[in-house]
Amino acid sequence: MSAVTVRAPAKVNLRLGVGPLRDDGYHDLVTVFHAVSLHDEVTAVPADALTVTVEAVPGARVALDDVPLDDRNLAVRAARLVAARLGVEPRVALRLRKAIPVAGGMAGGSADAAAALVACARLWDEPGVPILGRAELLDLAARLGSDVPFALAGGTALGTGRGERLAPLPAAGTFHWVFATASGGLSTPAVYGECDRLRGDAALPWPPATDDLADALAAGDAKALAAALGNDLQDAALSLRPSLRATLDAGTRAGALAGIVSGSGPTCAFLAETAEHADALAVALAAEETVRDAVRATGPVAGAAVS
Ligand SMILES: C[C@](O)(CO)[C@H](O)COP(=O)(O)OP(=O)(O)OC[C@H]1O[C@@H](n2ccc(N)nc2=O)[C@H](O)[C@@H]1O
Ligand SMILES: Nc1ncnc2c1ncn2[C@@H]1O[C@H](COP(=O)(O)OP(=O)(O)OP(=O)(O)O)[C@@H](O)[C@H]1O
Repeated sequence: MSAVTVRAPAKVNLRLGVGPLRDDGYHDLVTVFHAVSLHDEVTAVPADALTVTVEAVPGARVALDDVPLDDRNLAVRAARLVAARLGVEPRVALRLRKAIPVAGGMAGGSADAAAALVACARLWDEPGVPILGRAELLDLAARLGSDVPFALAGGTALGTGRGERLAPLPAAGTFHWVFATASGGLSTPAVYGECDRLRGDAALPWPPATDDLADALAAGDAKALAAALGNDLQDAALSLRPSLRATLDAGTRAGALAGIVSGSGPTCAFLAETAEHADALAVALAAEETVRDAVRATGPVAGAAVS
């Protein structure tokens, strides 16, 4: 095998219910993941040693300086994990091409990890080397991060546990989104910590219901989906980055069906009624001072796959 290129999608949490803090430092989640057509790409090339390079997809404005090029890089960790599991040396050059905002709440690092898992498993698929099945890849993915299994699975899915336990949710048609990115990321643990701080000792109604969301998805009804969106981390993201309020308000003024903070932020996700509506929304949002870039995308899309 000479080189393998895999694309993996960004995600938005259509509902992110955050439960109690667990003893292991994670929170129990009830979330609905939705994969959207904004992709990172990982190419795995045979090499003498494990190396990684990163560049932006042409036209994408991503903060490459914030991407680690050592063992903290999730794609590097994924390659090492696959090599260890297969009993081979991790001799691979990983080339990352990023379009997903860095530390933006859209699981860009997780997408790279999922893409690297698939690419390396394919690269090292040789006689005498064990074959990694879907279930095993999902298991390795969960070891790399809570969002990684979904980047592998794609589509729309209910996530429970710390987000790693997935059940696919049927969704009809295509939904149109605009993602308003921000300058500077937000740290995921810091946003969860702020959520805990804001909640204090308040009792949580747990677990939340997701039937309204599932019905809207099954019907392909964008207006019903807009009414069902929700993110328990939104107040925490707004508390750490108050300027996101201006971004959310701008989306509402520009006629979005709804706007929410994506995951742990600071990217904000806006739902549009049609492709034309999304185009107009993107133009309006791009003119806002608090918006770095307004990116169009549709969902759901497939998970990590060889391209
Ligand atoms: C905010 C989300 O993107 C929503 O899908 C995810 O929950 C974050 O997933 P992720 O970036 O893959 O996060 P991980 O690498 O697994 O965890 C990073 C840190 O986020 C916090 N974390 C993450 C997931 C979770 N269910 N509870 C948490 O409290 C923990 O402080 C953890 O140490
Ligand atoms: N391949 C990678 N791409 C981007 N960041 C990476 C990568 N590997 C490790 N990181 C580190 O992970 C941090 C979070 O990056 P990422 O882009 O995954 O954030 P995120 O989209 O907010 O994640 P999530 O939505 O899963 O919480 C970055 O600040 C960076 O230090």
